[in-house]
Amino acid sequence: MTSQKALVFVTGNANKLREVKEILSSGGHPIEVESQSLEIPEIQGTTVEVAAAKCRKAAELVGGPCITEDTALGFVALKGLPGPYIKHFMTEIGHDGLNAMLVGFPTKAAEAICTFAYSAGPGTEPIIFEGRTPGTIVSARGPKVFGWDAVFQPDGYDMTYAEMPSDEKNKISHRGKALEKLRTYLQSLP
Ligand SMILES: O=c1nc[nH]c2c1ncn2[C@H]1C[C@H](O)[C@@H](COP(=O)(O)OP(=O)(O)OP(=O)(O)O)O1
Ligand SMILES: [Mg+2]
Repeated sequence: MTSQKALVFVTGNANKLREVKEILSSGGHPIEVESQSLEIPEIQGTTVEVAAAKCRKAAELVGGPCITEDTALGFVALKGLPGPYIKHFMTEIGHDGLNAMLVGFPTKAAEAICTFAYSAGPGTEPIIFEGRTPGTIVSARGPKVFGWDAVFQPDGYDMTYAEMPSDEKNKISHRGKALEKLRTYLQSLP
């Protein structure tokens, strides 16, 4: 992006904002992010449908270009559910409840999915950037600061997301992977 204007990220989640700033401010071409905390109703549907609808609405409210992000946590044994509805499951049943949901199932495998959407402004169709990290649902370990981080152990690691230093999580996370794609796209804009 040649413009010096900061990228507007519409989110109500302070932890997401922190990670997005950490990731986009690093690397060869730092991207400045400013946030707007707006309450945007979320539809039901696939991760991409949910993310695109959120971004269309956000662009209308902001009145200009913006990004939004929707995070899903899908259980393999449950064919990808709770998926984009994980927020409500987290709020209602918490870390122990997420573990209890998988009792009796042969696999605790899960996938963290981050779907960024970029809109060039109201009425323009959002462009989607997705990152996925496979892992396993485990009993909570580490600080219970950010959502379901304490129960998600990425494949190849013996730490949960919550036990990892932030920069290590960012390197392999669903959000880090999606943001690398967004960064490449933004840098290709005239
Ligand atoms: O890296 C993460 N590690 C652990 N938990 C996470 C992560 N990223 C989002 N989360 C949680 C927050 C919310 O409970 C749900 C996603 O819901 P989601 O609608 O995308 O987030 P939100 O409503 O908090 O913020 P927003 O205003 O951007 O929609 O998963
Ligand atoms: Mg939300």
